Amino acid sequence: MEHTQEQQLLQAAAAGDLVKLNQLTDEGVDVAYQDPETGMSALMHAADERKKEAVEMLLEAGTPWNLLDKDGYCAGEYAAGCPELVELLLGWGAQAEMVLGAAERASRGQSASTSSAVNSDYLQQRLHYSADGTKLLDADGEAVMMGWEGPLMERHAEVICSHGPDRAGPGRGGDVLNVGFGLGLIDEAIQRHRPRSHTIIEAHPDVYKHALDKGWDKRANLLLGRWQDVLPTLGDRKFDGIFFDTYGEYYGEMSDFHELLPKLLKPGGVYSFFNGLAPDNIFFHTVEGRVAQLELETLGLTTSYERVAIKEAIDEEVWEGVRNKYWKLPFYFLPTCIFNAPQQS
Ligand SMILES: C[S@@+](CC[C@H](N)C(=O)[O-])C[C@H]1O[C@@H](n2cnc3c(N)ncnc32)[C@H](O)[C@@H]1O
Repeated sequence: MEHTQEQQLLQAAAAGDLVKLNQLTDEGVDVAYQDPETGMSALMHAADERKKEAVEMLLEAGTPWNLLDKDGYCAGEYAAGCPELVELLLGWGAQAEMVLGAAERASRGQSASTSSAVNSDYLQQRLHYSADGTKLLDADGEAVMMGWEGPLMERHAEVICSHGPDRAGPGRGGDVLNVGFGLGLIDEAIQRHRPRSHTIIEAHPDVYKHALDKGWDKRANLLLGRWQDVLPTLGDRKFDGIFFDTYGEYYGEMSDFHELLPKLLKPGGVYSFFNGLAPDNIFFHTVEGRVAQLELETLGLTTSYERVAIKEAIDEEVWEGVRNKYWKLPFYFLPTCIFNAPQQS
């Protein structure tokens, strides 16, 4: 039986046959073709068989790095076990995502301060705190924040409170900013580090009221509003530590926030964010983490990720009453981003 051009492409990719791949691409074969039964693309075949040059060629020829097979695996996962190939695909994916992100930002053509709220639907909904205080749910039963994240928030607080130029002495936690109150887990943890000042920005009126009911206006500088609107009112205030964890916003909003960091952080200050980037696929998650790392690097921040095991979220009971299980991975990559601006003399 004669093989179609597309089937020949898959075979040539698996064999690492560059001559045949060149010939087929010159003839205009569809490089994004996926086997109808398995969903495997030529790039997946080449990655699976560790054919590095074929992987490079196929990427250059325009094969999408992020196709999924029938079982939900991408080429990066087929490359698992071969660090060189994984790194190649990671780097390619991150660059592609950065180009896409830049194009999206350009097409929006708006600055953070003038953009209308992408999460305005969320901000107008009634929210609900579970009786045991372990869940904050939106009107559709989607979890805005859950108690299983407590240990992660403890570690994030430790990171943003234990670095920075002003951490010695009674206010050893320095000047700290948290964006997004939720269950107040990170704010409780920040308080244990005795910050010199503690600012909280919260946009949702129900969450703000909850925080007021818990007396947070006496423990911290609690500000109602979206960070996009509140930050410009803070003038030249600078912080030793900043944490960012909002809800209903996209990476574009986080990217807008990142652009403000050189103005908001003291030299040597630390930033961290809830790393829920593309959490449904480990390879996409890693690519998005790399994108954030590269983006922060251009702003003068050095990012490292700490792998933290997650036991709590694996327990199905934790998700009772929650519409969508938003975390399935058994680990979490916790970011520490240090601002390298030169120290002022
Ligand atoms: C995931 S929760 C934060 C959880 C928090 N880290 C904790 O430890 O409990 C996200 C919070 O961000 C708030 N939020 C959403 N958009 C915001 C915005 N643009 N500015 C400030 N807060 C926002 C939400 O109302 C919600 O309370």
